[in-house]
Amino acid sequence: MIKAGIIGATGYAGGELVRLLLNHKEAEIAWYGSRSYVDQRYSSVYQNMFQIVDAKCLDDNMEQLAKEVDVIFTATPQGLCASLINEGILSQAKVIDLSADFRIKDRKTYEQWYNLEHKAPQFIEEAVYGLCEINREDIKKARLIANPGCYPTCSTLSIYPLLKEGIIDGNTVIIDAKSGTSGAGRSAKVANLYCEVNENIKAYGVATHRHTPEIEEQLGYAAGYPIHINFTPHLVPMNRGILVTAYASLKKEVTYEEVKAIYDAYYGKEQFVRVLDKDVCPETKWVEGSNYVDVNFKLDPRTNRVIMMGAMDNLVKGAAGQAVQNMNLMFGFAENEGLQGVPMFP
Ligand SMILES: NC(=O)C1=CN([C@@H]2O[C@H](COP(=O)(O)OP(=O)(O)OC[C@H]3O[C@@H](n4cnc5c(N)ncnc54)[C@H](OP(=O)(O)O)[C@@H]3O)[C@@H](O)[C@H]2O)C=CC1
Ligand SMILES: CC(=O)N[C@@H](CCC(=O)OP(=O)(O)O)C(=O)O
Repeated sequence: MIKAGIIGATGYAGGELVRLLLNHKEAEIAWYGSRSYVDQRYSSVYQNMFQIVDAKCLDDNMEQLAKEVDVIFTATPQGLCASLINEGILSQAKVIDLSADFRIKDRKTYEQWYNLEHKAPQFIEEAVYGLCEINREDIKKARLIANPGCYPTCSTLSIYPLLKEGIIDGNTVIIDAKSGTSGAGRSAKVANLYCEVNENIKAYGVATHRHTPEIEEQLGYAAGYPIHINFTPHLVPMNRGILVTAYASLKKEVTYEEVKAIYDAYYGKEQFVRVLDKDVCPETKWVEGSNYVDVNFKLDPRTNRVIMMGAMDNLVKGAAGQAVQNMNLMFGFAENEGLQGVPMFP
């Protein structure tokens, strides 16, 4: 049994980590980290944990935490993990960072898009981008994982096989994505108030969203050449879920069967990526609460384009579930331990 500590356990992503780790046979939570609720019972922050979690919240002392646990999750705002981490910590515990601090290999790109100075650039090269289905072998050996962003996970998994196989032109990719409001975290923001979100749908971060360079970097690795995309996220009135609809021009004539065979070759053996049957479009409801990503595609010979689609739960495969999947790989546990929950419906 390993011990896990969560810095940011009181946020939405941290709360989801708690929910998943409580059902994990090989890990126990030894540290419920918080900034605002130190010394208060965790279950007073999240009443769903009443009589399930007795522990009180602790501070964000990562050095102390590293002495007490085997793995540290940082589910905290951008910049915090980089400002706390050091070699001493990494030599004692493995770190899985749910923020973007170590996702982008080019420091200047990170600093520009996040408007932050990177406080631990010496670990950027070492960090492994924790997209499990793509980087599994590197993850197993890693000390520091950059857990991928929610939109980048769904977008990359939806598009990756066709780019890698040279079926599409990477520089024609357009990603239209939608997210539930839990994607924005638990802190109060006017744009996320009930009256602003309910019965509404709105684009945000148009042509400027910070996930753009992360997606471009990952798609660039698949394509083997630099990629520039259009990425437009939308906020929709639901709690959880991300839906990606991506468009790209085909580089050659292909049949449904050929493209389906490509997706099956990449994901046929993956438990958490489900390639849906012909003409079935992914829906957020079919993956809610689970670590699944549902993907599918449709060829449009009229425009010579392919439409690639993906749906997943932003808090599970988009954050905490993928973080647990990474932990499982790093510690040699069954990859699906703690992640076998079936999607809830309705
Ligand atoms: N929500 C999502 O769907 C996804 C989130 N992520 C990433 O996960 C991280 C957390 O996001 P999310 O859970 O949504 O955010 P929340 O705003 O819901 O939670 C933030 C957490 O960080 C803690 N925190 C804030 N500042 C500090 C600090 N200075 N020191 C210690 N703890 C601090 C908060 O503590 P307290 O509450 O006690 O103040 C809280 O527990 C972010 O980097 C986000 O980008 C990644 C993928 C998806
Ligand atoms: C709906 C919403 O606001 N979503 C967040 C993205 C989710 C997130 O937390 O960002 P990371 O995946 O980079 O950690 C946003 O657009 O900023």
